[in-house]
Amino acid sequence: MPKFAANLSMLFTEAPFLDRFALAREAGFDGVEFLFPYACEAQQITERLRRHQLELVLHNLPPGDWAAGDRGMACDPRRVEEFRAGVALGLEYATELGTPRLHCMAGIVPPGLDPARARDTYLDNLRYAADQCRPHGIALMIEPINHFDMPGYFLNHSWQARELITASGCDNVFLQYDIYHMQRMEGELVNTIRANLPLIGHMQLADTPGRHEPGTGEINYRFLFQQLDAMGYQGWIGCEYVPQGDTASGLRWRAALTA
Ligand SMILES: O=C(O)[C@@H](O)C(=O)CO
Ligand SMILES: [Mg+2]
Repeated sequence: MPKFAANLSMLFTEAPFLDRFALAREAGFDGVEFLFPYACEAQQITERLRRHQLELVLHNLPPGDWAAGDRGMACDPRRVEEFRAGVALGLEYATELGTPRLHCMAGIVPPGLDPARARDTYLDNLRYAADQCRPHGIALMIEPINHFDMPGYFLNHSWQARELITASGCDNVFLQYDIYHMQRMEGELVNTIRANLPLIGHMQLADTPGRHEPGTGEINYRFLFQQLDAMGYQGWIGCEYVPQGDTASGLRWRAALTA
């Protein structure tokens, strides 16, 4: 059975952020992830992780001004300094929290920017961030995101991520394969996961339409979980979905789809 981590930015939002760790433990999770820890002191989060004996599996580098529409900035040549400052802050948190994986968001392509320049900037920034992460044993994730939810986002396809990882030449850059985004962009889930398995450093899930619990949409999760086991995927799968009702009752899918 796959190892599921609770995404605390999406699950248990009935409670304030720091209280979600206890709820994840009560619901039987051993691992958690979240998008951004930066509104809290790192030490407050470490205390919750220890108190509830939870493994932190992933968080993101700072995304810029999320409320203003930023979704990272790694492809933007005008914001390289800001990107580097974000890497420093992300690493400050990651080293305190013991985060093994950091997701580096690509960003929305600025209007009028030549796509080749966006790609070169993203690659340079990835190499910089990967070099900063390496001494700490931290892996850098890149995640293709569907263009319906995030119009203009630079990275939308698994083949694009694969090409960038190869071009980066870095041994600590991996694919964050989010099943929800990839179903919306590509389908062909099992074959794509199998073909990219050595590059996949983390997975996430939700069903579609709606980005709700597995079993609420078109993805055959029972089959997919069996296939992941059969192909030997040993990593975490972050539960990154919008619960249809309350989080705890929505979690019945785990027993129903993995039995
Ligand atoms: O899938 C997502 O949306 C997230 O994994 C993320 O990192 C950015 O929103
Ligand atoms: Mg995701």
